[in-house]
Amino acid sequence: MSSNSGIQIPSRLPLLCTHDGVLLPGSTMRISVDTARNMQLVKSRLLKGTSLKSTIIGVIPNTRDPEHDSDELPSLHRWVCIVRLSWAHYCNLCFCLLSIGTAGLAVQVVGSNWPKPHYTLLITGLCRFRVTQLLRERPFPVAEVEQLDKLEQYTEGGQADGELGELSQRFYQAAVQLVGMLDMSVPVVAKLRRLLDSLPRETLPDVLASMIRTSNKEKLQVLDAVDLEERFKKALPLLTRQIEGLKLLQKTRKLRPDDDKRVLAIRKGGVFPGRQFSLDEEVEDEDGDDTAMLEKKVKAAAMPEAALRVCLKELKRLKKMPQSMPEYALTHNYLEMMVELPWSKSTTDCLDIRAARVLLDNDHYAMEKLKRRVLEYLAVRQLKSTLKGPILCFVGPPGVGKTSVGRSIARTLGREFHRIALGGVCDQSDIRGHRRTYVGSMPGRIINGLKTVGVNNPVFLLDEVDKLGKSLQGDPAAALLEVLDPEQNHSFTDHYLNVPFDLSQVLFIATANTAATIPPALLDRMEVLQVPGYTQEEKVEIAHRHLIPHQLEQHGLTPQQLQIPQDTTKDIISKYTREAGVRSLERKIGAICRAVAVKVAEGHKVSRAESPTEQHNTENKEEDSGIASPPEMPIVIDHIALKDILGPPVFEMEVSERLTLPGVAIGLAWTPMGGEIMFVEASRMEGDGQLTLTGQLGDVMKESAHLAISWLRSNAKTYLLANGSADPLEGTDIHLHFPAGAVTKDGPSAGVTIVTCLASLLSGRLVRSDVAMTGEITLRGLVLPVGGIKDKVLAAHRANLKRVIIPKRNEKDLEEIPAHVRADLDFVFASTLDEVLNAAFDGGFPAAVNHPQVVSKL
Ligand SMILES: Nc1ncnc2c1ncn2[C@@H]1O[C@H](COP(=O)(O)OP(=O)(O)OP(=O)(O)O)[C@@H](O)[C@H]1O
Repeated sequence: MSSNSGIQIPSRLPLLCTHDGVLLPGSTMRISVDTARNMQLVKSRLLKGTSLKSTIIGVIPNTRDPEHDSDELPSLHRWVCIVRLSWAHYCNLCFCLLSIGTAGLAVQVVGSNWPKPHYTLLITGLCRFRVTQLLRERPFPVAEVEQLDKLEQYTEGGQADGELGELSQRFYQAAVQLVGMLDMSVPVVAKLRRLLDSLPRETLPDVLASMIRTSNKEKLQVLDAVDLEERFKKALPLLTRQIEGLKLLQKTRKLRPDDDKRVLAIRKGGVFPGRQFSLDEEVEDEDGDDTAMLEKKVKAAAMPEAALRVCLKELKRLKKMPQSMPEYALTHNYLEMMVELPWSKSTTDCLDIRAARVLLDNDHYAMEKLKRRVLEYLAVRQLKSTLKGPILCFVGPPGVGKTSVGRSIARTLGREFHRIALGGVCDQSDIRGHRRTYVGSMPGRIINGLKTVGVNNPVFLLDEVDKLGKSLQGDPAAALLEVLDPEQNHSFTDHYLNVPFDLSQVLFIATANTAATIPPALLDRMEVLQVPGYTQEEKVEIAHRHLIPHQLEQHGLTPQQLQIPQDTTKDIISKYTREAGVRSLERKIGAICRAVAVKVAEGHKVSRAESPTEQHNTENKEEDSGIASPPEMPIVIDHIALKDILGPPVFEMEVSERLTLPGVAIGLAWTPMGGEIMFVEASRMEGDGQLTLTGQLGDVMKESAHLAISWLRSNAKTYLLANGSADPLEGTDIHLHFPAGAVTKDGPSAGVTIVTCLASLLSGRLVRSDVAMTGEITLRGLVLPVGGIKDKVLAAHRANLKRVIIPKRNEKDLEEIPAHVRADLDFVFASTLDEVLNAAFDGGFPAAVNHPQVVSKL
């Protein structure tokens, strides 16, 4: 400890009594401080002190060895306990306190309040000391101490001679041997070796005793050994014990590879006597076979030049690698992937437009516009096979057949079909793959899809592109840009493959529920085809042409067993489903099929029981068990049977019921699920002109409400809404509510509905119960056009409403609506709010000028 030789510890030291172990000079230890006295010591001495001296404290170990617990205290300590009464008193306080301690330098103090207030000290031991007198006990003990390690005496005289010299030499050699047994490749061990040479010999017992596996009792003995020779004697057996332990450990470790070798030897010579068999050779052979096979596959894969070069390079590396190397498996998997990809394998298109039309018509009822566009697309492909055509994107509510049209397109072309669900994908490596440097890396969904279908010209359906997410792992939509750009996708590079793959032959079709959430750059690369919801008549046709036959087949039934008349289908559509598509309808038909399947199966059982051999028992059995006779076939589902199977109707047409009070109007809303009717309710109460809005409204909708109120206030006199006063809101609060409060609503198209609803409330007149409306309003009372007219009109038709008020500039949108729906509805095209109000109330909503003026005559 030549470095410490100059250190003179203060004669008075604060004492830290610790249970954490034994601090030896030359070692560093972490001590947890949580007792009141020790905490006080840390606070007032370590945290407040500013000099180096204030960071030196006396550490007194108060530790018992849990394994070799003994009450026996070191003699020195006992002696001090007897001689110094006040110290003995403190000993009682602190359990079995030792009088010899280590002066230590507090290098670090860390405080924490969890789980209880405590400090953690990092202390480096400097030298031994002995307590000569306890000066005070509170708030923390301070003692007069005597420094015991006079290290200069050893170092000054150079190499110690005699027994001490010999002992220190033996100790040093043992220490070198111990370090030599450790794995020198570990940097810490190499550092330790250097440290051992640089440390003065006399410090070795303390340093090594704190490093090797020793009990606290043994460490205490080393600490108590004030005499250096005695210290060497105490520490040397501990070191030797450690060396022996390590030797034993190494021996047991060596045993296993020996065993392996022995097994090998037996197998080589004994098991296959007739043949000079070498296991190593066999492994090499297998290895060689494997790589040779791979090489053959690589050459047969007909991949482009760049990919082939990469594969051959990887193959070369693979041949040199031992199989046990983790990289072997990685490279092997990579090569397997490369050879499995359809670099030049494709199917031949068998496109016949007439057949395609028939097939599309057979698979899907209605959807005329979509089918027409798809046929155009296919026709152009037939004429120009290298068409770098637009990517079609079908946008519409769920269950309207977007995915199934995609599947039909693949069938008409005679191509493989693969669906990639993009909903919730928020990591761009999902599309582009992970780089091979990552553990568990794999290619993205595009390349994986190609591997699955095994050809390079499939139809890929990118389902739910509007539900792509974004996260810290990058934007998957950005990765899709390259995939979907016909100018770029001939050299699409997946991170895993790291070589370009030509995607130009792949036919991409995307689907989405709304175009609003598709990233603009992605939307720009696609041709959006709207797929609107179905009318009730269309649904009935779809049910009878496709859904019912499909469900019958799924449930093992035949039309001779189950019949669902058109009226029942209409009931299912109007009373048990409320959707733009046909998915719920299909589920309900499935439920009916299940119920009938039970009946049919029961009938089978009964008729089998009625076989001639058992006939005599049947009657009794039937009476006993109460089994009904087999139902008459076919089972026809009428209204009563429908109620039995599906329960009471889920949706009742409550339109007229809800319009029995003034202050209610029906609006038309567009959602990604299709069009819907929406009731707007208003009520008034005494107050000071406040407007309350509820129903989770967005900012635009709230503004529409304020616009509506402002227009009504400014036109109150014209429409006689003010009830004599100047302002209809005077002394009145108004509450506007949009039911289905859990659903967020936004957009300007409810403007006309809010005006109508408030006009009804303020005038006390009922709005016509068969009228629905949509349109944006301005402060001047104009009605502006809105979107989603087709879905909204279909929703009004579904709800059996008769009149629909829409903005005049939306008149052109009616072309898209089926003729029979148009015929059922009375359309009012409004360009001002005056026209809206006149159409919404029975007998119109006349302005004041039309009313007879009362002229007072005096
Ligand atoms: N016009 C139609 N003719 C025949 N069957 C149809 C028609 N439209 C939808 N279907 C049937 O409805 C079911 C649902 O269709 P599909 O899965 O294609 O809906 P989707 O529009 O893709 O819905 P999502 O947006 O939820 O993916 C399918 O079984 C499909 O066959």
